[in-house]
Amino acid sequence: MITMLDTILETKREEVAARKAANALSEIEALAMAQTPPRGFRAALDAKAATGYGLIAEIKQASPSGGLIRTDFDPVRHAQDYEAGGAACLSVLTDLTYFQGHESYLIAARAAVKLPVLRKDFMIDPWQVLEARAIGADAILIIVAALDDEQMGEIEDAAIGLGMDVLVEVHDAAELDRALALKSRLIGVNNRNLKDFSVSFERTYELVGRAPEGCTFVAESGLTGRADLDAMAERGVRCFLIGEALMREADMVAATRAMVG
Ligand SMILES: O=P(O)(O)OC[C@@H](O)[C@@H](O)c1c[nH]c2ccccc12
Repeated sequence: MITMLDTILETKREEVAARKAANALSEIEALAMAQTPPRGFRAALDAKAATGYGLIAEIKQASPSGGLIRTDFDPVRHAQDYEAGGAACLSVLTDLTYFQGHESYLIAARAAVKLPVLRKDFMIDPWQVLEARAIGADAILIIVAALDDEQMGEIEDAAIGLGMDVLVEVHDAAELDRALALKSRLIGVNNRNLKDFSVSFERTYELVGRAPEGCTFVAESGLTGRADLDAMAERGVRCFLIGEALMREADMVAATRAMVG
């Protein structure tokens, strides 16, 4: 069965090949070196989670599961609203084909706030990590289901070499074991099934108990309100990645504050 993730990765391979052909490595390196230093992504999340909830607030215009989420899309305003509402970090979609994202959204959002920013995209090549740093990203995502162990290691090492944090995304216990063979101790559990888009918080509940001491554990996807977060907190989860539920709100400051304030 060909899954949505397979389809996305196929497109991503073509896209990355084209980008690599169009951009000289030396130029991307120069841009990366000229960037302001990475803002500590995991540290910001941990700091908020120590006394409340650590929120990674996502700037997302559209998604395969949600369609077009917001018509008055404005990454700068959304970034400022998330910061004002008490988010610890931002996540900005940069995939164009499936999420209507763009690198320019990340650049603009990061320049407008002090929060660390995750480049939310499908990493298949260490080259994309350098590109992420060149546009200012402070952290990248590794989706365990998308990569073999060697690829994950190379991508993670590229990020560590640039001083960036890595959010490692898993769906099940086998993927969690593979994630824990990496160096990063920032683990996200995606509650959304990438095959049929169904959401189950049981994924998080099952895996939180398996995460060793010293991990920052993030529940991702399908969280719609404060009650979801409080239920998760009862099981020991204090960090959350939320996009759609906040992006659909007219008043995103109030919505963010209601979620984590
Ligand atoms: O919008 P939601 O349901 O709050 O989910 C946010 C985030 O978890 C989701 O966008 C996501 C999780 N992992 C991903 C990987 C790629 C693209 C997107 C994602």
